[in-house]
Amino acid sequence: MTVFVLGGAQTDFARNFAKEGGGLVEMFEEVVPDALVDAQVEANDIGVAHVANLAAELFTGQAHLGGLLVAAVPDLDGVPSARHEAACASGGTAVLAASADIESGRYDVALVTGLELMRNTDARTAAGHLGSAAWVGEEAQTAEFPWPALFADVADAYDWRYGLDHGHLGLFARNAFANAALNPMAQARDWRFPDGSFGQDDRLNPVVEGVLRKNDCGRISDGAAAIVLASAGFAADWAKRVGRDLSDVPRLTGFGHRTAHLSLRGKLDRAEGHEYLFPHLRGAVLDAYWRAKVPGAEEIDVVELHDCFTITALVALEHLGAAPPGCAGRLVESGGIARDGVLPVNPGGGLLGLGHPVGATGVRMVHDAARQVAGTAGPLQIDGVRNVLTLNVGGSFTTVVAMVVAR
Ligand SMILES: CC(=O)SCCNC(=O)CCNC(=O)[C@H](O)C(C)(C)COP(=O)(O)OP(=O)(O)OC[C@H]1O[C@@H](n2cnc3c(N)ncnc32)[C@H](O)[C@@H]1OP(=O)(O)O
Repeated sequence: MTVFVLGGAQTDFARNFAKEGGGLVEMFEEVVPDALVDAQVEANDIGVAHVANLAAELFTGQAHLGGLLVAAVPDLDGVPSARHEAACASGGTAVLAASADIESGRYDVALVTGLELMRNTDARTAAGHLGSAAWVGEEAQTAEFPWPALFADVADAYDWRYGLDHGHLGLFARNAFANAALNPMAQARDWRFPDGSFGQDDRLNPVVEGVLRKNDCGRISDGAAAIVLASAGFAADWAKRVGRDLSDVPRLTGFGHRTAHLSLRGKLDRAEGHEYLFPHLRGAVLDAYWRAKVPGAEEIDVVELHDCFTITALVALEHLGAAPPGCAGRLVESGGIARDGVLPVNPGGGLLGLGHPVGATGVRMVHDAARQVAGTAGPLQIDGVRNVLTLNVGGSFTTVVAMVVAR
């Protein structure tokens, strides 16, 4: 697999678009031109567009986002465009569809944009809308916050298998918010955390659902991200035109994509007796490594991890091979995931600190991964990055998309 990432953009995830009098159109109007400028391409270079979004109908009443994209960016008039929905992995699946378009030779240049407007309502209503991606009527029925409740169940399942120390969840969150403080686009860049904010003091870090407390949770965010993908042929001409060395241009070199039973119970039942809590997640990561010809986590320099909750991150770290099953907490405790650790995780703050406008997340991950390998990540840059693994998760690890971005 070789699909070049020419450039991209994201909106400031600290913004509240509804409060500013804007919405989905304003997000498209901003992020798409920014991505085209960053990628040094024109709208008429774009052969196809893919849009990622979970729940625009519920938050705004608006469907048919491919058409809305063209309404917002008239220069894309006539470009074939469609929307992808796979819960919080919508972005990952949109990137995959665009990559397939390029690999098949059908199009040379694809725009992928993801967006979610979520802050136009209160957190409870927003959480309820997001819950539409669980198995409605079958799980989390009495939960006020469906995803915090289901991931608290993941934490319980993890605890039952291996034992869970809440201190490790707190340490993961502390690192995420410290990274976010460096990121000028992060939702939580200016947030303050008095001593005890990551512990079990109910005043400083109240319980949201089960064992998960507020600072264990990704929040309700508004935002959009966009990237421009290209074939090897287009990228070679492009590199000459813009004066870049093609060997330094980031590319997608491998992917893994698996979908398992919609309900958490269904997945946990099928994993009984297996080495991993979510065997299909392990399978998706191994597929990505195999396709990218990467032997394993030891050759990954940075991870863009779907830390929608702290427990999600611990589970994901084990499945990507950064720590044996049950041992991610020790990796976090040793500082291994810090900017100067053995495997820096989410240098931009991740979903916890940078924000999680659901449809945008999988696209934003590839954008940030590409910036790391291109050496253009500014204050977030980690030295000498060659391979980044992105791991985008939809639902309770139902749809998982892993990608290797390399140079
Ligand atoms: C696979 C998946 O990805 S599933 C994940 C899907 N996502 C979810 O389910 C979202 C889960 N999160 C939630 O439901 C909610 O964010 C909750 C329940 C965790 C918290 O909700 P709330 O208590 O309403 O919000 P919170 O305290 O975070 O924010 C309230 C305000 O305080 C601000 N704030 C929060 N923490 C801080 C801080 N440490 N310092 C300064 N300001 C802060 C926020 O910016 C927000 O400001 P606003 O009113 O201007 O928007």
